[in-house]
Amino acid sequence: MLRNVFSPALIKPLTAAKAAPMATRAFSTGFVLRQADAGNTAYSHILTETRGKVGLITLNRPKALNALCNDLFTEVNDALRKYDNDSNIGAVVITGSQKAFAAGADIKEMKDNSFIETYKTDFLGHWAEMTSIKKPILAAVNGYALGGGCELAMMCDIIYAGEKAVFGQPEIKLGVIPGAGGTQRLVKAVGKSKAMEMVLTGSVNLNAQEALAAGLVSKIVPIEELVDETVKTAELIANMGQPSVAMGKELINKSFEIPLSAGLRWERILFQSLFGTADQKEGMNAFVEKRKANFTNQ
Ligand SMILES: CCC/C=C/C(=O)SCCNC(=O)CCNC(=O)[C@H](O)C(C)(C)COP(=O)([O-])OP(=O)([O-])OC[C@H]1O[C@@H](n2cnc3c(N)ncnc32)[C@H](O)[C@@H]1OP(=O)([O-])[O-]
Repeated sequence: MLRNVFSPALIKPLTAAKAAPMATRAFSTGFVLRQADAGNTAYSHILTETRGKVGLITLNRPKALNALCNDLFTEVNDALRKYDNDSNIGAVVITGSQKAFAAGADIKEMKDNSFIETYKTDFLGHWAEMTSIKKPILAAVNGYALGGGCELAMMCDIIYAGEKAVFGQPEIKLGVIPGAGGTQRLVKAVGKSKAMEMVLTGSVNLNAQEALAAGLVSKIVPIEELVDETVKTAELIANMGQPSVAMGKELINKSFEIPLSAGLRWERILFQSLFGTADQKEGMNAFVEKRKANFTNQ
């Protein structure tokens, strides 16, 4: 059943919610989910809901194609932190609309910024907070994932693409360059030549098929099924032993930053450490006893 992750009371039957003053979103279940109230903080630019053990964050600035204004990203980080601290949640999915995952950082908001201002305040530095989230984050990308939108997707751990997804880094056309990983994570995902082409022309985008072929995304899904399919994978992950999941995520991300020998050593130590968990006993005994493992995250 749909419920608000932070406040089950926020779910109201469709008819009752029609009159609600807050922005609402209708689901086919006949329930309406009011914008999330995380710890009494109402979000303005995102919606959150819980599906089983999965937290779902929907970027919700349709008039601006989910342009990532400062407040929107602050809300995303806030919701992610709350999901990370919620023991009932094992993974998070971030999605946008069918037209746009996100059309980039908010150009209108930043166009008059000065260098001194952006440097002093480490403009957009807070975006990177999401990379410290321990639980896996999956991106379900329909439509445009441009500039900061593509970078947001790449800060997630797994990307599924809808059939009409478009990935691009058009910042150069605005007189700037990517500022949240577009020159770094993109290279690792698609290789140097393609990344150069995308970043330096700003005009070469990847469609879903190209993104799949390049390794930027791991699956293409029909548009209507994208969120459900991504949540399904997130649920699969959320039902694994969470210490193993967190360590697996940490190690794969570390592989981008440390030499192979250090990564292999770190991996072996964490692998060995898992023999101190109940989940390891349960997982291996379940295999031997030919039954499904029931992990307790201990
Ligand atoms: C992390 C640091 C580095 C990152 C830097 C960046 O990401 S730089 C950014 C890199 N990204 C880009 O350069 C992509 C910029 N966007 C586009 O090129 C086009 O919007 C499109 C091709 C995505 C869709 O074309 P379409 O004809 O289907 O739709 P439409 O164009 O009519 O848009 C509808 C409304 O949304 C508005 N809006 C859209 N995007 C933004 C935005 N980023 N910002 C603000 N607003 C934005 C648009 O102004 C319009 O509002 P209006 O006028 O109704 O008040």
